Amino acid sequence: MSTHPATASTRPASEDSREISMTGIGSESEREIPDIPPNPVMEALKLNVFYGDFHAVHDVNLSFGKNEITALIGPSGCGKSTVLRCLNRMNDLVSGARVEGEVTYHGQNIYARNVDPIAVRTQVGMVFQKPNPFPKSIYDNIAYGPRVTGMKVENMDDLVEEALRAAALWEEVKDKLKQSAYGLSGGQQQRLCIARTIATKPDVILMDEPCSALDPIATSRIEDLMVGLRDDYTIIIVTHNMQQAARVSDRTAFFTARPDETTGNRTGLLVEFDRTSNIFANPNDKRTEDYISGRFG
Ligand SMILES: Nc1ncnc2c1ncn2[C@@H]1O[C@H](COP(=O)(O)OP(=O)(O)OP(=O)(O)O)[C@@H](O)[C@H]1O
Repeated sequence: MSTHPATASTRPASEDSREISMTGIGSESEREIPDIPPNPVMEALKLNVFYGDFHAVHDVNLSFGKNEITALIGPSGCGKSTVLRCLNRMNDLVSGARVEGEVTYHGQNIYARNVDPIAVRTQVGMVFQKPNPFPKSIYDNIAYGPRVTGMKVENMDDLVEEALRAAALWEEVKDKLKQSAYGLSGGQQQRLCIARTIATKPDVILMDEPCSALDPIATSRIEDLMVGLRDDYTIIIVTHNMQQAARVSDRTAFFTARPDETTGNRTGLLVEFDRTSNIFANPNDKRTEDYISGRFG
């Protein structure tokens, strides 16, 4: 079991495919993935999360390499979204949530007393499951973040265009920037939300099931976008869609939930963290194999 990158497997990917087709693993086939995440931008160290008395996540160690896409997968309730929300302190906004352990950003613990959570969220942006544009124009959706964070912007028009281009939306909206964002399709709204996140120039983008509300064509566009954005950002995605994890991610973390014998409460834990090709073709842990082959979860 490799629950920490330091112990990540170095085995070559097996050629036999289980339910997930290895031909779908585009990310790694195009480039070398080092054994251990290079220049980790973020790390979770002995991360434990509680909601009141409920122990939701137990002792998670993860490392997120620069310009990599990491997928968090596992059955419902295993704590994927909880872990993701810890990475930019979104759990601070959940009443009763308590975080133990450390989450580092370039080596600095983001839960240290002197750290401003708003500053964390500027560096570590988030895209949610359901597209959630503001009730504003397309232009103002993008300009909003830079304005409220007081970012120094020489030319807002240029920044809006740059963000929309980066999110592969510019060509579709350049003639209607002043129109309401609500007039866009679901897939366009999600790309707008990605553009809105990019506009404040984060380092890391967290995505919590960003395609679950989208049709297959819109999903495919977002997946292409993620792979394109990887050159400039570190991306961490929660997905229920294993094909999606296999298609876009460089590394995958598989979580499960372990029921407490007395209370029956199910605490999430990390089972295995490895290159995506290893997780899907040659997992170390039987629980991973059972999950990805559809025998469990
Ligand atoms: N705000 C909250 N208050 C109390 N418990 C919560 C809260 N949010 C999540 N939980 C619980 O924490 C556990 C982990 O939830 P989480 O949403 O992180 O899991 P998940 O793996 O992302 O699930 P899913 O795939 O269904 O979205 C679950 O038992 C859930 O019920």
